[in-house]
Amino acid sequence: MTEMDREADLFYRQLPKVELHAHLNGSVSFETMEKLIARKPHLNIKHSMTAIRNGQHRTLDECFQVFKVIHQLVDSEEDILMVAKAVIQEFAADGVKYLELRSTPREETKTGLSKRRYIESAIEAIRQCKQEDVDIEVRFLVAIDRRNGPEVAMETVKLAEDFMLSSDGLIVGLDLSGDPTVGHGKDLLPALQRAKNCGLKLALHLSEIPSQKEESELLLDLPPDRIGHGTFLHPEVGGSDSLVDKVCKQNIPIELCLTSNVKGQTVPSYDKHHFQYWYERGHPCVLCTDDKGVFCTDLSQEYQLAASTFGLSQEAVWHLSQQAIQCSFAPEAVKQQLEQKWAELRPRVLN
Ligand SMILES: CC(C)=CCNc1ncnc2c1ncn2[C@@H]1O[C@H](COP(=O)(O)O)[C@@H](O)[C@H]1O
Ligand SMILES: [Zn+2]
Repeated sequence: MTEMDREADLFYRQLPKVELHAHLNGSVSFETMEKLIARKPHLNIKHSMTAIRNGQHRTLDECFQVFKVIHQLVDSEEDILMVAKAVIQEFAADGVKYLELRSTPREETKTGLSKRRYIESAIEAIRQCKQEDVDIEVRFLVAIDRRNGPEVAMETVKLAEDFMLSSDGLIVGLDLSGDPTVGHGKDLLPALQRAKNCGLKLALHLSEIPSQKEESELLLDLPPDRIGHGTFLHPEVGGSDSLVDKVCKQNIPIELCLTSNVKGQTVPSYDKHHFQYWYERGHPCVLCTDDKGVFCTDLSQEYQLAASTFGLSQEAVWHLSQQAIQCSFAPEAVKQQLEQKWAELRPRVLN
């Protein structure tokens, strides 16, 4: 590494950052994965089965197989607590000041613990990190796996509602994710509508693959509070002007995950990433990791990658990270504290 590279690297690490799109079980680091593998040697899982290294690519289907392997390793209260604490600490060490973590409570038959306990374990991890003065604000989104259909989705929404009222504001919203080739968003509308009506914010994976125009139209009418990926919304890639109009008129921020999309092959290369399309329009764009463990990345790297690919100045990068504060689901008071933090750090980080 040259002196200039080292300086650039330091800038991205010191840059205060906001992470809004991180799946808990996709964010497990190499070190934590080693511990989990050692705890469950009988599963005979190799680390190569849980991560996609640089230069490697996988089909979307193969990527979703990876989560099945990780879920075998993370299936007890103890595992969830350990994994969530480690993930929060790692984001903090990477300079993330505000994190929205999302995770799917699984069926009790698959984990041996109820969905309620699953969420409680994640909340406990957030509480413990706070107690230990880890320098990061964390909130949680309860995730719906679209594969499990409308009844499970509704059950998850009801659970999230309960927690929203009882978790001291730690649960702020709902995520819709899972294999985009399975199921149809229209079946989940009642659950999502109910979530919205009771004050849960919605972060929905949208148009992650081509040919989901009809579904995206329906979901955009809710409307969601943020969009995950939105890879195929614009007409150049088979989306439509109508979809773009809906996103722009309602000013819905988009969570963009460069490495995830390139490694998952929904985007052919970094320079073809749809970041450029939305960023040029001045639309609110938030850089995120998606699954930092699976895709072997971190948020500093994602910022550096966007800057080098699209020629962003340090000033522009700063603005991008600051803009993410307003896209978060944090209450106003927390947003103000974060703005304050950015203002304090600015003279030290930007030169
Ligand atoms: C396959 C690929 C390119 C992944 C990136 N794009 C994704 N698209 C949709 N859902 C996802 C993605 N990454 C993670 N998830 C969801 O997050 C889960 C893992 O985290 P958790 O168990 O909810 O804590 C996965 O089972 C899946 O439901
Ligand atoms: Zn995602």
